[in-house]
Amino acid sequence: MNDAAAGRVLVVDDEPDLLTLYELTLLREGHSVETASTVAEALEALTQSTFRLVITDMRLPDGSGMDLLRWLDKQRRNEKAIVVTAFGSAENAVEALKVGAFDYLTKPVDLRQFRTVVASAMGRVAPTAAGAAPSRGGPLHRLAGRSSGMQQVRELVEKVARSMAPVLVHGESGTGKELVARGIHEVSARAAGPFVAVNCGAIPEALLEAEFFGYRKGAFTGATEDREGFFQAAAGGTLFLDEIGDLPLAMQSKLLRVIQERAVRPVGATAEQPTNVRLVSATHKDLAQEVAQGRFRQDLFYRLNVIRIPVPPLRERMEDLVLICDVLLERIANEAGVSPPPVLALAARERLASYAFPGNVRELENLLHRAVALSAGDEITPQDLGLPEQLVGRSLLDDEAEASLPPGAAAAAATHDESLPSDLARHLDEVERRILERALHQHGFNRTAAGARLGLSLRQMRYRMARLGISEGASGDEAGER
Ligand SMILES: Nc1ncnc2c1ncn2[C@@H]1O[C@H](COP(=O)(O)OP(=O)(O)OP(=O)(O)O)[C@@H](O)[C@H]1O
Repeated sequence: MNDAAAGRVLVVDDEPDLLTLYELTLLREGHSVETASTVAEALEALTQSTFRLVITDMRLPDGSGMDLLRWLDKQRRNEKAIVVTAFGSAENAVEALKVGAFDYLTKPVDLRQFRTVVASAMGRVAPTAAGAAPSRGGPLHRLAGRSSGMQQVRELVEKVARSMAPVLVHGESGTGKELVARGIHEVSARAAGPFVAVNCGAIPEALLEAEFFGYRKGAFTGATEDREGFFQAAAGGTLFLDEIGDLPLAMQSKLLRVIQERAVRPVGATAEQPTNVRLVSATHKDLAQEVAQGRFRQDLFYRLNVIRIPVPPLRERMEDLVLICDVLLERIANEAGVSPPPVLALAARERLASYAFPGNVRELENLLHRAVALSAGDEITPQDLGLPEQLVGRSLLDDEAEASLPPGAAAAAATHDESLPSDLARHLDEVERRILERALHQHGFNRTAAGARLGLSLRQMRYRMARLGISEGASGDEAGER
């Protein structure tokens, strides 16, 4: 960033009154301002000097704010851009964010919001945003892997970190979605602010509104004092909504409203409070499919899915296995006070490489945890890994999917004449239920141990069991469970 550009703002609007209003507001905040009324004037100003920020109306007499955004993108200019869109034109806002706008404002522009958005655009420039190598120990370093899939993930993280655009991280359970969300936060200008992670599936429906938006004293029985919600806690930072596909429809409507209004109303409060959070959501579900089945609001999907980051399953990037193992072993050994970290024997690597990891990196992590605890010396042997012989070379899921089919179908599957389920979601639920039940049986109904075997945390086990209606009544000794 050119120092001369610090604080310089170009405002583009064809309405003289609005131009003056923006100009006065910006001057009062200590910025220097230049104005333009058309795309042509704006381009002339941009070719003559650089700015820190461009604020442009969407509709201009000789074109659109999108023309300016595309020009800035094509010229690889450093100016951040804020577009001002007409009320109710969500398409414009989403399109602008996709083309690289930092953020958008909706008419009539609320001046308090205007100042907040400008201040956040003026925040410090992300250190790795220009494509510099991720620092050792930094968030992107933690995201190990050189496969093309992981490189694409890292590139997208760096790209989106420069804007406020909502991001949807999509991938199977345990692939590293939360790590990606943290990466987005930590390389963004909001890094100094809070990162608040919320598992949408783990909160009882009746508490969702209070947890998300906070509440006022006396709002309901037990509300003995004012309490802030996730949106207030994440102010100035990033709110990570994990398992967004599990949010009930009623709550989806409330979340949509917050995104549109950029304000939340705590339960029991009369007034709304402006919000200043960057939203990153994650899901293992196919949300488009959820929309088609009426379980997820189309308009919310559209708002959250502005930038999509797919995280591939581990089995599709096995070339990353060794690197990920190194990072995980270093961390695990560090936490356990073991130095230097044990290394994987060649045979152990080969064993891991032939496993399909249905629980992805989380399963690998659990496996290595156990192996570090079991290994006698500084080398981890195939025996320390504890991978059952019959599972090597195929995933547990494959195994179970087959076992769950009726006898005739199982035989057909064995001859590779696989019958396709008519309701995939239900079929997969059934497969998952059987896997969970079997793991629980094998581990004396200890959910922590059964979860660890499947690469799941206790929280995830509880959630999945509740979702699939697996009774907890039979749970055995769980004194060690949190
Ligand atoms: N590329 C990677 N390099 C190193 N560690 C990783 C990588 N990906 C994931 N991990 C580790 O694997 C574990 C699981 O990752 P994370 O919780 O981010 O997955 P997730 O997709 O959010 O899981 P879930 O869907 O179950 O919530 C974490 O401990 C994380 O640090």
